[in-house]
Amino acid sequence: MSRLTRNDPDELLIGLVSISDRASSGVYEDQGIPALRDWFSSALASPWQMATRLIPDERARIEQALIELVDEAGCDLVLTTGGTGPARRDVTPEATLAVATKEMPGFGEQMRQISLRFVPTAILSRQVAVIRETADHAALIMNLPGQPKSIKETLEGLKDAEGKQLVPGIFAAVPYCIDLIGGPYIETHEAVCKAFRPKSAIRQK
Ligand SMILES: Nc1ncnc2c1ncn2[C@@H]1O[C@H](COP(=O)(O)OP(=O)(O)OP(=O)(O)O)[C@@H](O)[C@H]1O
Ligand SMILES: Nc1nc2c(c(=O)[nH]1)N[C@H]1C(S)=C(S)[C@@H](COP(=O)(O)O)O[C@H]1N2
Repeated sequence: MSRLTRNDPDELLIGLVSISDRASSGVYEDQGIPALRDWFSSALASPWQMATRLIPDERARIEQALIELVDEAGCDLVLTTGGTGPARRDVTPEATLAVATKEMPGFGEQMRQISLRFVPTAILSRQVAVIRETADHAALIMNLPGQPKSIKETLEGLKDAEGKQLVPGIFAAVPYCIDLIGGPYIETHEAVCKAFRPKSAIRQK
């Protein structure tokens, strides 16, 4: 695939990969990519564009999609959905670790903590996050569970009826992570997700 063109220095290039045997074979309609796209539309104040893939639970296909999105398309951030459980065909974490240059265990730990506030089966997700570094750039790759509602739950966290944040979502840490790996400066809509950066890293307007 060809390289995405960054139209603005702050534009975030996002790769979205939905991994599901049944959605990819047309048994049901994929809700993973639409849910991810909707969440980014609501959360990001910065410009962004995406490249997407819908593939079955096959390790080689997953690795190939991740490598293409990072190395060829030039994505800064890649999110997968599906294939993180214990079933025989769930191999997304293995494929993600196989293309990693660094592991980021905090994301997986925090995602399971958040998800436990929603479902007791959160511990069944083996989701991981990693950095893939190439000669000219780096990307953060994160696994989300396949259940479409888990996308908003893990990225955004848990809020009470008044909108007060009870558990921060993992996306709060993503903008600063992208800063640290040399990507664009991402800004979010605070009502959806308040990004945290150390004071010294906040860009002066
Ligand atoms: N891409 C998707 N689009 C819509 N719904 C999905 C998708 N992936 C998962 N789901 C829903 O979440 C449930 C749990 O997801 P899970 O990844 O365990 O599916 P699965 O049983 O492994 O099958 P498959 O790999 O074919 O999606 C599924 O039964 C389905 O209802
Ligand atoms: N936030 C959240 N996390 C969740 C879920 C969910 O509904 N919401 N489902 C769990 C279930 S039922 C499973 S089996 C694991 C793995 O799902 P996957 O194989 O679809 O990736 O994610 C878990 N994590």
